Amino acid sequence: MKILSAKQVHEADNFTIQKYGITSDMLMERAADQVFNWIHSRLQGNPIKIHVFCGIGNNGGDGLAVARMLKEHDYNVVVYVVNYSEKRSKDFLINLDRLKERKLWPEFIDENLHLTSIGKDDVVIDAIFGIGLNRDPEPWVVKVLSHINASGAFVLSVDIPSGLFMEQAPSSEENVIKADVVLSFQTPKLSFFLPETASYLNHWELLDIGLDPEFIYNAPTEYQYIGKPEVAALYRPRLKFSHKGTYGHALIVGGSYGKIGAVQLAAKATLTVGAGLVSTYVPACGYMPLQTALPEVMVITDEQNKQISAVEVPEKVNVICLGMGLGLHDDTKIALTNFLKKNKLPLALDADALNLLSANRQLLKLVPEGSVFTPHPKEFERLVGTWSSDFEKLEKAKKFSAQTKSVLVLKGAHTICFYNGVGYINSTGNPGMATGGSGDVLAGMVTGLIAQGYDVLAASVMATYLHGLSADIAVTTIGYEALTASKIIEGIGAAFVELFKREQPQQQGQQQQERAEQ
Ligand SMILES: NC(=O)C1=CN([C@@H]2O[C@H](COP(=O)(O)OP(=O)(O)OC[C@H]3O[C@@H](n4cnc5c(N)ncnc54)[C@H](OP(=O)(O)O)[C@@H]3O)[C@@H](O)[C@H]2O)[C@H](O)CC1
Ligand SMILES: [K+]
Repeated sequence: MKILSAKQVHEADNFTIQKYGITSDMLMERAADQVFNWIHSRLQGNPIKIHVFCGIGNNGGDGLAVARMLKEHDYNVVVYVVNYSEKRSKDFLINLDRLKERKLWPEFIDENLHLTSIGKDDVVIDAIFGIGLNRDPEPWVVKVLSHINASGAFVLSVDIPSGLFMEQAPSSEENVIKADVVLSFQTPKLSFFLPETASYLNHWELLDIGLDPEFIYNAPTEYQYIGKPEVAALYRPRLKFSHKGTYGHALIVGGSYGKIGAVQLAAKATLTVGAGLVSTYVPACGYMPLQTALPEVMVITDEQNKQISAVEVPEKVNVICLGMGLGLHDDTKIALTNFLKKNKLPLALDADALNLLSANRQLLKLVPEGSVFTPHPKEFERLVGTWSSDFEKLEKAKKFSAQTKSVLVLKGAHTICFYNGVGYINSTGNPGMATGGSGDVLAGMVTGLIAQGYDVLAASVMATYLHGLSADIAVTTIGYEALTASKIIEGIGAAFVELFKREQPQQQGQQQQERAEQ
């Protein structure tokens, strides 16, 4: 799903209005109707007090229209207009008149700040600023936002929490509403996915207001949100007359004394996503544990016992994963340098391979184009230096991917894969995955998909999604705390199966049951 910029949303509005011969106020009515239905289906006429805070633009217009619909259904509504500008939008004014026609008079809030108290059991609808926010709110408006935040009431934000920019960090925490739920129109907003700004909302849902799908399809976007339909479309079915050679041969290079398990996890994940053959290259101390734990995997050992001092690549290997448990020994640095000087195969670089590259930056030039880097934020910081906001981190990530002509898989609560100027934001995963070895599993999965012939971007996006999905399935039975990297590997099969599960139309199921009962 595409993530549009504020400018693109406005363009999509205009395009839709012209193509379907509707008015902008009809579009606002659709948006408000969806918000109202969401609330009404949950509150079912509950007389709880609802405070609707509106701005003076179209976000405010949405708020006024929702307030009118609530009033028509006899909800206990109080409406406020936060009068932060004289430039009221046309559709705001239309909806203000409609509200007054129904004898619902808003309280106007200005610098003098006469604020009505909000009970902690009340509901607040926040429609003060939407995606039109383009500067910090004035201090008195910040006081209104703080008043709402301090109330303890349930806060529902329309489109985006007021005070949150689409593509920029707020300059202060108090400038932004903290929303329990955001009902966002048509496209998720980039700021919902970044650690710094996602903290302003607990949960978001999308409401489809019918913007033209063709316009959205053709819009060139810098970010996409990756869900089941996008990943299912990448899947390459296995062929009936195929054999293990059809699905590639991956080599996992890594491990040092005490860290052979990292290679084991990666190799097992590589196999489990379907690579035809998997070999590992490890220090001699890794021979016994790997042969014992993974009978399907071939093991090649270094002449050193505790660390790798050279890299030997068996014939017909088509992708190499490098770095897990590798360590930073001088022998290993030399091994990596010599290897990179000869190597032409695509690489999946993780953990200590990234740390060695950060400490020896001249080696970065030797990484072949079309490789994959899988850093967590600390490893990424070592590679590119620090950043002042998450948005700057995104720019650095895009730049790094462009310079290396490779995929950058920037790990986090929403892992983002960057390639060719686009960031693909993952939708799966959970906090249980913050556990040792989970990154080794991801690097192995990426490698296993590349081995089978997925291109590097598809492999990275799909592996990231399945990795998170496997963990999401696992926690439904074992909870977050008991999730381990091994459990993520165990669930890869279930994640593949889930990818192709279709929702059963409920009606059909009901009809069948009724027939069976007759
Ligand atoms: N397709 C859709 O998604 C639809 C969304 N709708 C809703 O419309 C808003 C966006 O409405 P818009 O009028 O563009 O913007 P806002 O309501 O967010 O803001 C209104 C104006 O406020 C000014 N502004 C910006 N920042 C500040 C500030 N810090 N202090 C004071 N004023 C500020 C700015 O105008 P300026 O000319 O003064 O710069 C804004 O234009 C969207 O979020 C949805 O809720 C439609 O209802 C349906 C289609
Ligand atoms: K809002």
